[in-house]
Amino acid sequence: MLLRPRPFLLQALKPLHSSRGPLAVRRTLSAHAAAADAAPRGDAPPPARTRHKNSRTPVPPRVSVNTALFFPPGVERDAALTEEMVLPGSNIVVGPYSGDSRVKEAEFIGCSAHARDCPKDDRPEFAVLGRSNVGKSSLINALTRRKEAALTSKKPGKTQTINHFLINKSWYLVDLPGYGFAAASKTARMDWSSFTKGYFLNRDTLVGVLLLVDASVPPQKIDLDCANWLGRNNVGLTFVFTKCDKVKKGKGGRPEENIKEFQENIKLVYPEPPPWIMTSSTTGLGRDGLLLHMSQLRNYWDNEAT
Ligand SMILES: Nc1nc2c(ncn2[C@@H]2O[C@H](COP(=O)(O)OP(=O)(O)OP(=O)(O)O)[C@@H](O)[C@H]2O)c(=O)[nH]1
Ligand SMILES: [Mg+2]
Repeated sequence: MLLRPRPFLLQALKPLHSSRGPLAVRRTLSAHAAAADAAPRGDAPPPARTRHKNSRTPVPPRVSVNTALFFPPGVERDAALTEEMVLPGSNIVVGPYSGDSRVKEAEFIGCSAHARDCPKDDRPEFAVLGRSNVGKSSLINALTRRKEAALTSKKPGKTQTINHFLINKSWYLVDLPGYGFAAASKTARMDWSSFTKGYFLNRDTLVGVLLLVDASVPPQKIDLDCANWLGRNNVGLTFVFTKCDKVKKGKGGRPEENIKEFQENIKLVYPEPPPWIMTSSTTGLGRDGLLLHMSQLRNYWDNEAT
């Protein structure tokens, strides 16, 4: 099997140096920018807001955060940017590798108890990772627009194996068991650690990890630890904030506040900002943007392989 470069390696705890100063460009995503449609590339579908007059996909909530942008492959860090080049509700710049991001077919291929049992072809894949109940399976259903491609449950611990979904016969979305399920037995927790970590360290076709973080609660140490572990092991990640539709009363109840606080913590670990995007599987928020982002990472990966 070919060993391919991962499209964006974000190394934790290793400062990056540049003659031009800090690589991360800071800018404020104004309410206007956050709500702006991304400029689609190739034959990607236009954002939902303009696609259907009566689309039920909402415009991302207005965020006003100091955002350090994520520059995908093919975009220079000092490139002249317009707000339309940033995906709504995210820090992700859309670059020249983005392309057709539509999911036309989604097929469940099988479940594996060990990393060594996973499909052995050369197709690129994205792993969906996060705490139990964060919404991993729901996100897969939202991205594929299938109600029950992946089984979901109110009870944590529903997904117990590595589940491969083949998209458009060309790439995989992988549903993983959640971590941090307090009620799981010690043995089950140990198993999670060994088999899932084995998967991350040995899966050459892994383009990136979608690390899901529940935006309806304040930052959790276990998520920060997980991000740190992935960074130290050179596994590229995208933070996907889930449940952005949920607003609870009181302090720590607003997704925007929780996301901002989470990012403050991440800055301490990642000198260069990882990509992040706000989503809701309930409303469809962020779905098209996330698919477009995945298309640019995938196309770059494919391109590098040939
Ligand atoms: N309001 C809201 N609820 C959500 C969202 N995503 C998931 N949920 C709910 O959260 C619960 C857990 O969702 P799952 O998709 O099963 O979570 P999971 O991460 O796959 O859980 P495990 O497989 O147990 O690790 C379900 O009751 C979902 O309906 C969301 O975006 N908004
Ligand atoms: Mg699940």
